[in-house]
Amino acid sequence: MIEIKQVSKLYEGKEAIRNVTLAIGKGTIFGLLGSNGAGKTTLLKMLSGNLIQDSGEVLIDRLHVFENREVKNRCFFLPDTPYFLANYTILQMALFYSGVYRKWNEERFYQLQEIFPIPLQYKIHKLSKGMQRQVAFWLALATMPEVLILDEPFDGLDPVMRKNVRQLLVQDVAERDMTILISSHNLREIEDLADHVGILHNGKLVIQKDLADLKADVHKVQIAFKHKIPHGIYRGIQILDKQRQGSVIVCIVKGKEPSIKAHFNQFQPDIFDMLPLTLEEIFIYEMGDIGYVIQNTLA
Ligand SMILES: Nc1ncnc2c1ncn2[C@@H]1O[C@H](COP(=O)(O)OP(=O)(O)OP(=O)(O)O)[C@@H](O)[C@H]1O
Repeated sequence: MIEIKQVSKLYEGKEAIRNVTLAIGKGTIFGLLGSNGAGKTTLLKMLSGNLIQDSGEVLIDRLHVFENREVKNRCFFLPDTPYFLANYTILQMALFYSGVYRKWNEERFYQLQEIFPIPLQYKIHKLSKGMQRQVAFWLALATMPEVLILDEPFDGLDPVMRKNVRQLLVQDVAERDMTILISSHNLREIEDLADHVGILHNGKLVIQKDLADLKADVHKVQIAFKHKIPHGIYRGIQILDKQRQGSVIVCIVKGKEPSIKAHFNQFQPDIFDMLPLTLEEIFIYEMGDIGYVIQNTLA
């Protein structure tokens, strides 16, 4: 169980993380979203025990994380630029990790070679960016972490490798209850993987929700009227965006499906449709709702 309690972090007097509270249960895949500079990396670094918060508590299984060897041994942090020891080959790096991580699994390391077919004697720094990323996942998964912290992890991986890695991650969550905290700007990837999401904005956690609940809370509505648009159709509901496409009005509406249906049906539209939103659309509209550059294109 990961607990972040009223955590704040300042850089040069400026708050990068503001009073964030978050609990993530074991076996959860938590997707951390946010605009550039929102504080995602800062939060992940504190959670991996590499950066100390200025106030609040960061706990894994009730133990403080910062510089706590015992806790850090059960976690693996894969930063946005993977780090390897200078000039090391894959095998040398594996040997190094086997001495550091108590749960290092030699058999799994060799099994994973089927997925990551890179010769063990290759020097890691000479590999391409995507291949280095593969090595990082390969080594990370062989340490059998209880908590895997991933910062923009799919950068540089080709589509086939992305799928392979996604499968490996889901398998570890299903089989041994691994917890994953993943930050990414690739919302499709998060949508495929995560069961919970949080959105950071200006250092504040503005949303944290079960992904299914989040999707059940925002809808795309298409309506059309033969004649004039009745007065008051936008009153009493929370519209995040509205656009006109010919005679059809497309609205993004916050709220539960039955109440949105009931609201529009009282105006007897000639066309009425409700469509699901992707996570990417939800993110854009939620961010718009909190004032992050989005324009309402209908006067
Ligand atoms: N070492 C540092 N010194 C000073 N300020 C920093 C430092 N690291 C980050 N910041 C600032 O803290 C804020 C949050 O940065 P952070 O890297 O956590 O954001 P992020 O959400 O990961 O961004 P991105 O999506 O662009 O990678 C930014 O305003 C950034 O400029």
